[in-house]
Amino acid sequence: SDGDEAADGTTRLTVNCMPPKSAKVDRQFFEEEIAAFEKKNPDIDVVPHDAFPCQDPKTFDAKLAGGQMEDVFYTYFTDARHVVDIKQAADLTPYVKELKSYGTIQQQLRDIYTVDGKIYGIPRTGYSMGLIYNRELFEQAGLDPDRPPATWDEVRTAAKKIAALGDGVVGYADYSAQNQGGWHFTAELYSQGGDVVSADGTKATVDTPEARAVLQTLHDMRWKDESMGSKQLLVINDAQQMMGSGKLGMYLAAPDNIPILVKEKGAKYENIAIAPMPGGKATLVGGDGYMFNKNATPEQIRAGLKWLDHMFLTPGDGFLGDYARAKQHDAPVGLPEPRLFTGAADAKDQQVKQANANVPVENYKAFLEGNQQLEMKIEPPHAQQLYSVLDGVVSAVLTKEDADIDQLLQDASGKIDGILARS
Ligand SMILES: OC[C@H]1O[C@H](O[C@H]2O[C@H](CO)[C@@H](O)[C@H](O)[C@H]2O)[C@H](O)[C@@H](O)[C@@H]1O
Repeated sequence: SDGDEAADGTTRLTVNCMPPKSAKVDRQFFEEEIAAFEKKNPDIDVVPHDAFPCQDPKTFDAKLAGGQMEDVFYTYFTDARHVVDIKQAADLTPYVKELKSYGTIQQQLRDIYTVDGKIYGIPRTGYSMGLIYNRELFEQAGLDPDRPPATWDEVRTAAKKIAALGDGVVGYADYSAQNQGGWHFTAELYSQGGDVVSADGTKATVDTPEARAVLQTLHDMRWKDESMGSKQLLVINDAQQMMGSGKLGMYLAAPDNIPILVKEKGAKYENIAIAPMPGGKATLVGGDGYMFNKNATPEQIRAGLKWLDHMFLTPGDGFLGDYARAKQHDAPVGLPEPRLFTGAADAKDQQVKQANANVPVENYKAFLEGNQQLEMKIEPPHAQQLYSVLDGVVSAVLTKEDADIDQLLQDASGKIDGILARS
């Protein structure tokens, strides 16, 4: 940790995941919260580092191993056990009892950061994936925006019609780099009842008809229908940019993309809707939280927990929960997001949220209703390593017309078996 106890007794705390300058509204909210927190806690000096996305799976382990990680750092749910396994996490168990709000967080989220009975992290948000689409483009393409595609065949048909609008409009976009291709491939496979590893977590299950079907659909959309555009190796920011500028019909995403599309990428939220995952079987669920550097001092851990309490764990307040401020800045409030809190804390959060809701909730109705029929399926073990392997498969299919899908899946299956065997 590069945070020190200064001679004047101030605890210096490095934290990451500050929104970058380009995310103007969120950056302003974050800076306001730092000022408010430091005013309340004059003995704590918060040193924020910005990043988007907040975690880069490609550099994460090296940053930890090299001692470069912040005192309080952002993690995906998929990282929790891994960070503990590689002995880079501080044990928060003795301190968490001082954090009253910890008990208000949903138990299943707390469990994600509890390893062998010890607490190593604080959950922040959860998500389930759906299909974000542009209602205006649907109308222009002669599609009914109130009846979004429910199957992958329907996605394919809709994408073709949207791409036929021309003028650089892409029907359906998908990621294929920075582990994001593997992540979406997993979601697409889940949506049709498949999986990437066996139920006991020992064997790959990607050399299967279900996985071949996912890739064949992507291949045909890309090369036969030409509905996925020619630019590939896309990452989150690319699809958001395309959707925000009105050049994309559909992409897979969680509802937390909607504020980004509106606040940063120029979309109008009446145009942006979200449907349940096509396929009808399951939707991938994930989320994030914070862990502490293994070298953090007790003072830094205490200060960091106070920081998280202020930023994320005060219902109806803080960086994400100050819905009144969000509304004043015309940022969307009332999105269909899974709940973080339980009991009275949840009631308070929901009450403040509803009082400030400003989004067209009918645009999210299909997602909310459809989700009730879907299995909520968590990400696989060793997710980031698997996603890295699967990135290679998806990127090959989207960049080479003659990609050999059978061979790609056979090779990926072998590599995944190796990862699972070594763990
Ligand atoms: O919109 C949902 C979330 O999407 C991103 O997180 C996910 O991205 C990873 C791909 O690198 C994936 O491996 C991970 O497990 C996911 O949770 C995004 O970074 C999050 O901010 C966002 O909530």
